[in-house]
Amino acid sequence: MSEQNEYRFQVNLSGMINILSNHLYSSPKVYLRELLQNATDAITARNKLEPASRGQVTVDIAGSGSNLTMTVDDNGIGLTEEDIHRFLAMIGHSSKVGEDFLASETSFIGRFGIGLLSCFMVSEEIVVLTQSAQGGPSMEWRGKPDGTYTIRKLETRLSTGTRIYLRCKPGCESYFEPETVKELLFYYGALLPYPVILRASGLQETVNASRPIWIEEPELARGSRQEVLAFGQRLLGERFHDFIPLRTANGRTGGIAYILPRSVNLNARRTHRVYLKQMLVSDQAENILPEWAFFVKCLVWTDELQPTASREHFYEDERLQEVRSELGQAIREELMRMGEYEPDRLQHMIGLHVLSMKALAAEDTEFLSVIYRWLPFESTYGERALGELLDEGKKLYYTLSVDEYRQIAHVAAAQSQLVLNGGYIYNAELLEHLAYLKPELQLERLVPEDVSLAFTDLTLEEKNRYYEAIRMADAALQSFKCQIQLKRFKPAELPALYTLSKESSALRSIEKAKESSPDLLASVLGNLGASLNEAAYSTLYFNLDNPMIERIFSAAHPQMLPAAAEVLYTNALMMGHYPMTRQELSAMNRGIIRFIDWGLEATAENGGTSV
Ligand SMILES: Nc1ncnc2c1ncn2[C@@H]1O[C@H](COP(=O)(O)OP(=O)(O)OP(=O)(O)O)[C@@H](O)[C@H]1O
Repeated sequence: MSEQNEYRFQVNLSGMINILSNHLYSSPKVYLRELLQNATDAITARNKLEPASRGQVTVDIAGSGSNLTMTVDDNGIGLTEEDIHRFLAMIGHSSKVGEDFLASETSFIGRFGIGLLSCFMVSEEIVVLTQSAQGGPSMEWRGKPDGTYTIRKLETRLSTGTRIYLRCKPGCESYFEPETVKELLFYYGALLPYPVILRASGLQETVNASRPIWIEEPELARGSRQEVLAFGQRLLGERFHDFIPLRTANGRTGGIAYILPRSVNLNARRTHRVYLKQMLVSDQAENILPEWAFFVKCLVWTDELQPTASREHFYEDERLQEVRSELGQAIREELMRMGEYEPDRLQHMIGLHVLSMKALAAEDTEFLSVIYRWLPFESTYGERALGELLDEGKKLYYTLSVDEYRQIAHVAAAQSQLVLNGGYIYNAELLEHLAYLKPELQLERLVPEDVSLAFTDLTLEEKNRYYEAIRMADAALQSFKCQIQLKRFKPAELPALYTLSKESSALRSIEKAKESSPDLLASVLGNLGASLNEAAYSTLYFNLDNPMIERIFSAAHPQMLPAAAEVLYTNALMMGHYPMTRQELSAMNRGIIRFIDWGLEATAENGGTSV
């Protein structure tokens, strides 16, 4: 048997840095986030050892050109010589997970053991000077992107903590620019519970001086309205007018949901800014709130979720699901509370984000039953809040589709029927839920045929008088699978009303599809159409109260009446927004040409004078 040798994997560090910078981190600026995170973790760890210790981080920018440097000092736990060998010099090894460190794994932000490498995106060398809280000599570690490093004991003893020293790489000067650094430190560390100090150009400033108290208890935000709104504007760059405090039952996740001051597209990405252990980890977190909450932009702080290595997202685990649903619940409860105690505030919010509110109400019947009165609907009484429409004290009908609504809205309106357009997104669903939840509201689905029930029949004498004309018009529309009825109805200005039963609607779709289908499919569609029975006939109601109809039917002219029936039929289709088949289009054109011809003939007979 041949000898088997065992080797160790070698890591090509510069290749790895390349992967991190091009594929993991969104921008080199995240090096500051990683440094701040490490400092935060080190301060947390020292606090566990020495509860009285008070953390502080100082960032110092000095020099210029090829001597532009940055030092990041913390008074955290520091590193012993052994720690340096185990954690700094070993990529992918972190002191923050497992039993090796002083605290449970959830106390720290870091866990992958790669964050420090991000500094190589802006510096050719990382120098770490450190003194462990556990004693031992002060140490220096120098690492290079080619994977080499040196370690040495320092002769002088430093104070407890760690200093990271970076020399700006040519081309990266903008990441060392004091204003940029200040902005980034605030961006990542605005909520940190210890001072983050920036020293540059002879000036010193505490970047996170205005850390608000309601971070600890979001409910307190209600009493500091202006401060909360100003904080949101500074952090999220938008002027808000309203917000909802968020908190999970265990208190480990909290936040502020700012109500967006403008309507948003349903498909827009909904990203929120999330702080983990008070450090910003993501301003692109999409999965922290339920889908329907697209009318808010949130600041969320948590210490219970697991970030991915890029820090820009959270693992979709059970806890995240619970947090998401609890934050959603907090928003829902606040809206319901507004419904009872601050209806004007709710109405304003619904006015801005009606689709979102309807989406939420369609998903949650309890929410629906609290806010339904403020939801607006298009109706035959105009665009009104449902509550106002209910106060009319009439039976409320609703249609399932926009087409149905268009067909009957004007007829129903003329008959003083109150009809709601259920065709737009969520409307019919909401009205159906409501009809079930609150039978006392008298909500009923209306089908176009029902409107015709209110039409007045002809008298016996009229039926006899118009018998021949009705037969002619009916015969003219046979080939369109449309039957005619002569009635009297309001409004008198409407000459004809076209109604479709479910079957006739299916038949129309089949006929239209056949026109643009290959032969085989067309014949299958043909068979399908043939299987639909008599009920597949649509109905065209002619209104004898309309003077034009009265004239056409009284004249009962054997050529003019069928042509008029065809033109009125196609006109009714257009009013109902039905796509026309080729046969119907040519019938319309044929009809118009005939009327023009007749008009011209009449003009010629009158010696060319009539118009
Ligand atoms: N300021 C610091 N004070 C004390 N120890 C530090 C400091 N910065 C880095 N370290 C040590 O170096 C190790 C590696 O740091 P690095 O940022 O690469 O990874 P991490 O923070 O453990 O994990 P992640 O990749 O998730 O950030 C840490 O686990 C920690 O032990």
